[in-house]
Amino acid sequence: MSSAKPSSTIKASLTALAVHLRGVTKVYDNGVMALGPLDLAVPKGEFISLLGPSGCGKSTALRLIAGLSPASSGAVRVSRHEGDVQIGHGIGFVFQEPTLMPWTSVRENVRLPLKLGGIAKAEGRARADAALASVGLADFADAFPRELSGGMKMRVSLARALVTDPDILLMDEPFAALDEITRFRLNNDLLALWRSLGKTVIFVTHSVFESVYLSQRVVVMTARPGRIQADIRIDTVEPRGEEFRTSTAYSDYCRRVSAALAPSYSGRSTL
Ligand SMILES: Nc1ncnc2c1ncn2[C@@H]1O[C@H](COP(=O)(O)OP(=O)(O)OP(=O)(O)O)[C@@H](O)[C@H]1O
Repeated sequence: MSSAKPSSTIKASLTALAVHLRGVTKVYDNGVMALGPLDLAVPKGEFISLLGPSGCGKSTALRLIAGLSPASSGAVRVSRHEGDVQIGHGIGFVFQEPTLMPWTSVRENVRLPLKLGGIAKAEGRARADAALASVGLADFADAFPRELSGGMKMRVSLARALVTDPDILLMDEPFAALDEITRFRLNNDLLALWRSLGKTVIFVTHSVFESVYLSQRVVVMTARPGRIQADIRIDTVEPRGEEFRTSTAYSDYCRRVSAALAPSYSGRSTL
């Protein structure tokens, strides 16, 4: 994995970054200072989680990286791929809600970004089917969203984000509304996809357990305005599975991440 490669020069390390935030702040029009200054470097191919109290600016950070909202100051640098069409600008976004169109099929939901990008129907359908197969839903292309469970809807949402073959996948609490067993399954499937596709993943979650299970690095943020409180590398044997989830190393990491998170909650009267 790219994070394991030593980089001997500053130039080399810069070119290996998928996302680089330097001194980034965000002040919304209503005067709320949501973020920063935030400094974050994410090497290509890394899986990181952002963890922090509600309202600390995690979603804001994802929106700035996706280019959906401008930073108030500082620099947001995102490495974009050059091949393929520039649909989605090399970034896939998965939200907490699957936000599927209820009136059309699963295949058409997944094809949407390609349709909007002007990709011909036949090619779009083939790519949508391939994306659905990658998330284990090859047999549900003709189904309608109402026929799917919550976990399956989230898989469709993931397929829609992957269909443009983005280099970077931004995921904003995607599994928060799912039951624990479904969440565990999706965690494992996401890790398998990440290993096979080699994408950079930035994953927002409120769950210490989920962040440690999934990530190579857990970035703990302070209360608003969000800054980096701790940056904890999760070193373990890959690929991860139930053995890791039940190991002492896993619980030790969870304790460490919880301890790093605790100061972000101190003094908060809204909890
Ligand atoms: N469009 C907006 N206009 C004004 N304020 C906003 C806007 N979007 C977010 N905020 C405020 O910015 C702060 C950070 O919000 P953000 O959604 O990024 O936090 P978060 O860490 O993702 O929260 P949560 O964990 O609850 O989803 C919050 O105080 C929120 O109310």
